[in-house]
Amino acid sequence: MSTQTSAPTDRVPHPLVVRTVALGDDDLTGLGDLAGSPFTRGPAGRRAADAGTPDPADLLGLLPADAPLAWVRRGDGLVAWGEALRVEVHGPDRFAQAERVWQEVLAHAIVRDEVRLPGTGAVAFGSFAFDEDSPAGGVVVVPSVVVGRRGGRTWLTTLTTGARLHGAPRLADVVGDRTPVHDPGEVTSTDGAVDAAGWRDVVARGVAAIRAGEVDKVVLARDVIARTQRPVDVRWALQRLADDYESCWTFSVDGLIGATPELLVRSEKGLVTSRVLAGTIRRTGDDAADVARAAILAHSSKDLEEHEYAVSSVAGALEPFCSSTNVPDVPFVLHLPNVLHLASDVTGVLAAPTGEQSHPSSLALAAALHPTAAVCGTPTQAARALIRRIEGMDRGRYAGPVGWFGADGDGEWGIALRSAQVDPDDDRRVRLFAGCGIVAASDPAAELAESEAKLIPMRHALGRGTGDR
Ligand SMILES: C=C(O[C@H]1C=CC=C(C(=O)O)[C@@H]1O)C(=O)O
Repeated sequence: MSTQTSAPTDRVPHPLVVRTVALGDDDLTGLGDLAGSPFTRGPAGRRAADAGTPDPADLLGLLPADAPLAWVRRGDGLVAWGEALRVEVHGPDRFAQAERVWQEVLAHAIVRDEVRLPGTGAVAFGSFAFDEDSPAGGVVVVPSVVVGRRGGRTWLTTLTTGARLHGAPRLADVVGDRTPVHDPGEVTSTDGAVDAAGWRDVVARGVAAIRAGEVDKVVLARDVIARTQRPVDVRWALQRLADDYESCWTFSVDGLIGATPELLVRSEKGLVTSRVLAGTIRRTGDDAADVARAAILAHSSKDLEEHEYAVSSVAGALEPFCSSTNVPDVPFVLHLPNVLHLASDVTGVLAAPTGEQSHPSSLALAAALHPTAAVCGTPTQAARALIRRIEGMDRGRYAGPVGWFGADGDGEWGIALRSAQVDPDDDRRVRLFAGCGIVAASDPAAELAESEAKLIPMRHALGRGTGDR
């Protein structure tokens, strides 16, 4: 069942009936017999050696071609499909609207959860626009089937709007027909809203605004358009992203796909974590040279300044919700196949704000944190206004929160970086995005090169070859 509404709380169907059961290896390996199981047809030929042997660790291999949902890292996470409920939200209030709908659904939910881990029981996926005025708004999808894995335990959740609790679900019954994963064929790329030379000018205007004192830092982004020969099979891209960027969170929600290295917020049993990134250097492909570049990055005053703004914005936004926070004094260098980033893991212990009984949900925290200085700038309002004035495009849901949350409000929200939006009206057209933090010392040509490096993961994910990562 599917519901779309801009006045969400009126039309939520209920009750939602939720059942979570544990899965054993037998449940998963049994799927190898299914005709057309993508388990045996991993993309890019990388699983060719396993042909015929389903890989029980491969959550992504369970996904259908149609509207797959995913939040996966190092083999753990959630994959889901089907729509028990879908709600679209808009405007500055979009996070609160989503939260209200979810609470209303939960108020009428019948839940039997035999596993009781984060991500079991009722869960919803969401993705929200960067800008409150964007027509992209936001979407919350309550899937009809979820398969999750964490620390070696695997589970299946079914969610229906049927009136009563049903028997224990079996994975083989809900997996349905699976078409083989297919590659997108030839991919051509064209300029997005602003071409490369034009974007250098945008960055130069950003630097001028900083030097004029309008902002301290601004994050400017660009898009490029990829055209594929065949309709995009999102599973193809997801599998390649998860294989190549295993320290990132590979996600798919409503046509927005990517592998983000940046965790906006994870909230679990009263503990909150945020992985803040800002400050980047390209990799060369030569390990020894990259070690030297990591040292350069760790000591670059321009990148450390850029990073400090991002950390302060996250620490400042979390503080009102926490009894204590831990903010590392110095960042570490996160190595990705395409770039090196300055990174800081900020943590906190949640506390109920004064006058309230419970601490905020992960989505409410994401709303409070968004937009951080890693994707907007400092000060926030002035940077947002500058982005609107000079960037020349609508970011859509790029650089907005993407992730999932559960019935207790716990969940994980990434920042939708290194991402792409499949055009809902044309499944051979994909918008790829990348952005860069700009400070007074930024050089437009270097930022353009950095944005190209950040586009590599999605370009490669859509391609067929092994090429650059
Ligand atoms: C805005 C993006 O990156 C942000 C996150 C990490 C590092 C960044 C940087 O070094 O510029 C950006 O602030 C993007 O990848 O699209």
